[in-house]
Amino acid sequence: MAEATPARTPLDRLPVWAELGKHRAELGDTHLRDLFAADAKRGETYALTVGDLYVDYSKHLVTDRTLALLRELAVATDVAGLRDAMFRGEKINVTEHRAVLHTALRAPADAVVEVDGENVVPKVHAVLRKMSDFAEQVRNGSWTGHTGRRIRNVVNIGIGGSDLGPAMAVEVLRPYTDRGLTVRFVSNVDGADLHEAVRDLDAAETLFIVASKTFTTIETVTNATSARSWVLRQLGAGQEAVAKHFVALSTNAEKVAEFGIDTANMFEFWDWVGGRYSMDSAIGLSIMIAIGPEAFEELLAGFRLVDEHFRTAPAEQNVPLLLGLLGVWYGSFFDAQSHAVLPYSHYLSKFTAYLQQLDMESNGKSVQRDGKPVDWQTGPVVWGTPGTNGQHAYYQLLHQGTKVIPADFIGFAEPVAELESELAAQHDLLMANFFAQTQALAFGKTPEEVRAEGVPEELVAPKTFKGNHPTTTILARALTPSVLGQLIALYEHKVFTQGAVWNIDSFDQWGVELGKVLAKKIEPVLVEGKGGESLDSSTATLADRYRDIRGRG
Ligand SMILES: O=P(O)(O)OC[C@H]1O[C@H](O)[C@H](O)[C@@H](O)[C@@H]1O
Repeated sequence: MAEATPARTPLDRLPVWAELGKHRAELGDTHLRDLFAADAKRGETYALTVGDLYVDYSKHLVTDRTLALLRELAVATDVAGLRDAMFRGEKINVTEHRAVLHTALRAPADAVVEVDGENVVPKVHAVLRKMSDFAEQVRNGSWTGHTGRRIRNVVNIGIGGSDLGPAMAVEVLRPYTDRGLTVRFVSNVDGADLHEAVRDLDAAETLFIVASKTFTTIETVTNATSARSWVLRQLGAGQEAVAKHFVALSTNAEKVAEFGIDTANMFEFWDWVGGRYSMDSAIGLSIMIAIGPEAFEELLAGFRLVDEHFRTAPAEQNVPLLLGLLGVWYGSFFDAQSHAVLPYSHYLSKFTAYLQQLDMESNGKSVQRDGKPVDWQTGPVVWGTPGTNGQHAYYQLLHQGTKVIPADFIGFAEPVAELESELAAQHDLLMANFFAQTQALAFGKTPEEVRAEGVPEELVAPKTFKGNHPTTTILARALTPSVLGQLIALYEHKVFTQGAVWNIDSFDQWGVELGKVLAKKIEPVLVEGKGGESLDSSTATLADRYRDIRGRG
């Protein structure tokens, strides 16, 4: 571990941390109204561009001094050093002693990225070619099921990183998908998930993609086993039918073979790809089948573009760096506990759920890279749903609640091309809401403005909007595969930046283990009534009640 955990001054003992604290106190109640009044060009100058993304950060509670101090903080915590170590393939995932190389998944074919002295880029491209051949066969009907019928349905079985990315991307890129194919995702061990996914499908035309990095995840193995029984039952066939209806995406060939999937039908990836960073590895096969290899390449190009930007852009222009530092600023100096991501595109309905794993599983940590406890805030609760729906539900709290909730607003200038004209015309209304919300959040409405409307005095307070709620606006021309790749990479590197500043390992996830172990112990209690005495009284009583209800008492 030695190479990745040099002794370093704790974050809260860095001189620049104290400076930031002092600066925060000096800012006091400075309002965004004041900051905008003091600088007529703030809206233009506090903005950056990366690829197709225009990023307005003017509605943040920051001044030039804040930004300079935050950049100093990035230097003092050596964000760039860790970033370069990541891109070089060093084992920066210290607790698992692994390289972190999702960036190699989208590296150009002639790039050289070494892990333990081996260039991994040729392997990446070999798998991409294999995926591409397979995706084409499914799309053009030459891959047929056991009975000779072409595949019309694809069901991805996976969970966490083996589900959220592909499920999100297939939804986001729906207009780019082959509409003749039904692509569904099953993740939950609740049998209802698989039931609903297959109940109207014909097994003869259905391909299951079993996606699991480890191939030991109980939910996925359980659902895949049930799916296999379903196929064989429906087709009245034996094991020989499995080869035509099941493929696997995994790092674990042995377990794949054990399950009964021919490893010729396995698409490989590697331990240096974290689950939540894996959608552009073999895990993206369902995306590639849905949108085709060319559009998948555009998606990768979008990732690549932001990788290059993060790696090379100077700090003043580095968008993921800036967004990461802003999150640190709010978490530690404004006590912000959560971060909202509010996309103004219906196609991005699963985007925030995807970011929840990316951000919260990466940065939901409370020990530093050397195991010492952190004495500062780490990752926020990430949440949000597409606008305008949220406006009619929880935005009340954003506007008038007591909490500091920085929010990202993501919108697109153009509606998707396939909308008929009347629906496309609705886009201006969508985007008017998009712009109005960040304006309202920033500037609010003063009691004087409320009074001037003739509002009776007793209603002035409830109708006042304090404003001063920080937001980032991300605006792009259109939601294309490349833009999706750009957006995801932007958040990946934002999360990276924060983990680097906080000195935590953003690439492990030990916090999910305990629940898995306990579930294994509790299952026999529920089924056989054995072992209940080892449980705490609450869990034991709940288990008894469950058994009673199920008639097992
Ligand atoms: O891809 P798998 O090995 O099946 O893992 C699926 C998921 O489950 C784990 O418990 C982890 O918390 C996730 O990071 C991972 O993405």
